[in-house]
Amino acid sequence: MTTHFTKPQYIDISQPLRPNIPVWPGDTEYHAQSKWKIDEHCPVNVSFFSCSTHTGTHADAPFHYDPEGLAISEVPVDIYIGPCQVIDLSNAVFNNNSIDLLLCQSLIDLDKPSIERVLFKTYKVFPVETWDNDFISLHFEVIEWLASHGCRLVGVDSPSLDHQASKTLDAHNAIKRNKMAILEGLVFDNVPAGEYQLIAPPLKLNGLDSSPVRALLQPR
Ligand SMILES: Nc1ccccc1C(=O)C[C@H](N)C(=O)O
Ligand SMILES: [Zn+2]
Ligand SMILES: [Zn+2]
Repeated sequence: MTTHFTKPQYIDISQPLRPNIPVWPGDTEYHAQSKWKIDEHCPVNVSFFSCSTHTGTHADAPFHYDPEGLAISEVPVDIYIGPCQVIDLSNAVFNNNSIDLLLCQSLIDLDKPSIERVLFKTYKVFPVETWDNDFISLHFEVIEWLASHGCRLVGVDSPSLDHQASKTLDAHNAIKRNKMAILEGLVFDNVPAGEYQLIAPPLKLNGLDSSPVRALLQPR
């Protein structure tokens, strides 16, 4: 019998949520436990879990950086689904640990619908088991430039757009000014640069500042 290994239709660019997943220093650790277990009296397994809204691969809501901002349940979901470009900077030499315009301008195709969603790959291999205090940030000049060319969403494999010690959140504030959306904690191992269909809707978490997402890419 011949088995046909069909090429996977979707590429999973999400971190698995699990105990001991690295989280932002001082933030809530992921926790899960069983509530009911299958046995002679109970037909089902049911668990519950708790975690920071910014655990793993997630979508920040405007409410995260703006007290008047929309909660994640209020952000139009269409922004997280549609054509995107993956920009591979895993071999780049960064100035100040930041993705600046000089570094990425020539790699981004402005004239395609995929300009609407731009995702940046900075790791050759994603640090699945360890927290990287020196993750690469996204310079706000890139966000302003992308917004001026019709970009509506930026995504990174770092845990934040701004560097870990930032207090001014220049990148998040550029997102706020341009009413854009954010994905953080994406995983691009073995994902080549190029155009894809992005599917990464957040959970409809009323009133909250972020949501984990199951982010997928569909090769075009
Ligand atoms: N969990 C946190 C706790 C405190 C401060 C920031 C965070 C973050 O996770 C950063 C967030 N992903 C951000 O991009 O703003
Ligand atoms: Zn976040
Ligand atoms: Zn963020």
